[in-house]
Amino acid sequence: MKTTAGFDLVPKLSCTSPEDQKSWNTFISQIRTQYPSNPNVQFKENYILFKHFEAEEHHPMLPYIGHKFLRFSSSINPNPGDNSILNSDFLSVLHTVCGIAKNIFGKKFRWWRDDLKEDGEGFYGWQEVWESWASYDMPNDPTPSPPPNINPLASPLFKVQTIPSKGRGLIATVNIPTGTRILTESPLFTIPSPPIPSLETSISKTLKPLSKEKQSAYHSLHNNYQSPSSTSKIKTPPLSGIFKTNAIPCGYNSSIAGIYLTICLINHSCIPNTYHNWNENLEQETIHAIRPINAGEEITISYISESMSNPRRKRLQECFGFDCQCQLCTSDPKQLESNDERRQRILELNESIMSNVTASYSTTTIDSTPIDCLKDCRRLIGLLGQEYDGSAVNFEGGAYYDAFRVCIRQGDQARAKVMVGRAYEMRVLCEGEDSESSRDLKRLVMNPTVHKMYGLSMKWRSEVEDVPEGLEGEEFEKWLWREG
Ligand SMILES: C[S@@+](CC[C@H](N)C(=O)[O-])C[C@H]1O[C@@H](n2cnc3c(N)ncnc32)[C@H](O)[C@@H]1O
Repeated sequence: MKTTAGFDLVPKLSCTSPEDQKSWNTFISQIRTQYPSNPNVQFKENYILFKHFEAEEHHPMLPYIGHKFLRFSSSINPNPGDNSILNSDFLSVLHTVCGIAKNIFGKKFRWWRDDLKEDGEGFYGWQEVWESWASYDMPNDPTPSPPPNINPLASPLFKVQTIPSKGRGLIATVNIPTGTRILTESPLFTIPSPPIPSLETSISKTLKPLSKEKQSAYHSLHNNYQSPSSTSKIKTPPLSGIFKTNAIPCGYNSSIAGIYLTICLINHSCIPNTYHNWNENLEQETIHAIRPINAGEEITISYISESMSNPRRKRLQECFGFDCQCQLCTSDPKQLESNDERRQRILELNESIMSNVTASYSTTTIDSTPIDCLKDCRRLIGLLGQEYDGSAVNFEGGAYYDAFRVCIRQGDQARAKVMVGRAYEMRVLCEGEDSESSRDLKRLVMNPTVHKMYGLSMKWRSEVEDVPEGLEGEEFEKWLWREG
């Protein structure tokens, strides 16, 4: 005999409560981990569908957006007969989903089964439950989590949307080619990173003269530090929590950090598809696509420079308070291991190149290794392309710049010009032509000899006109890298 059973969340989750969002994201992420490859648990665009034989009018679903959820339920056969294989499989799924939900939502979790009085009845009426189910599949949920005060810069390139396990994020609304400047944004405010005890006071003083709208826009940003962390029992005060979650340094290693109303909605990825940069000339933060981004794809940046998975996770947890759910970090352990191996080789090559290039600034260094150093640069560029899904232009540009320094130190202007030309093109893709480092590189493209390493040795002497004509593809590369 069939019956209906399931659970309700009472009260329903709020669309403006970051805590509710966070619990729901944790719930969805645990369901994902639990069912990486069960054909009956299907991850659709807007919800997870649990297919099973006993379901009559609908298969149970879990939406990715928590505040849409009222009930998870289905008809079941508590005494399975002939169809026992499929049915008992679903009973085990139901048991697992309920166990995870109970654990995360505590008192909000209300189990019921309509043939058992002691388990009570569902809390919500069926009419509203059906309406909530119908809302799961509504495209472009118009009321995800952005509180009303936030007004992300209107852009035809992206929209703000709730992303499973990450809160809000930016989604491309059109195909975006590499090098597109997706955003430039002035900070809401900047402050020098003060010592932690005075952070709350500094932010409070900075916010005071701002308009009410700007102050509430600040408060509407995500705060990942609402409860004490596992490592420290002390609760982070609210203004500091928002700052720690969102602040971006104004430039590499800068002690000044800025808050942005739109850029701070961009989530982190360990294989990001955009590059963020503080443009000193514009006094704005810019976001550029570093590989083609398809419409519907999430726009991501990297919050950190750590490359290996363990230090990466540790840093993201310690400094930003979250467990990374990006494509790389949620890939299977074997995949992650092979990425780590490649990243380890990248780090080693990079270190070796850096120590050679840095040492060769000195006139007294006997430079016996420039050819090896060039080889390492080429190898590094190859590995970077593989590791970062073709999106390593920022790092590749660095490798071309190192190769430029090797060549110019030896007086080889022809190769130096090609190398720095490529470094420049890549910098422009990441930062645009108007950034300070793009301009510095352009000066070197115009005249490589202005670099201070020029002429420390003249072993490979050549003029810029000596770039051979008529060589193409691999032939040209062989000449460029002095191979063969
Ligand atoms: C600067 S905010 C980004 C916008 C945020 N998602 C929101 O809803 O406003 C940073 C927070 O987003 C979430 N987040 C960003 N990247 C993430 C990732 N790769 N995995 C999981 N959560 C992420 C974390 O809660 C993090 O503290």
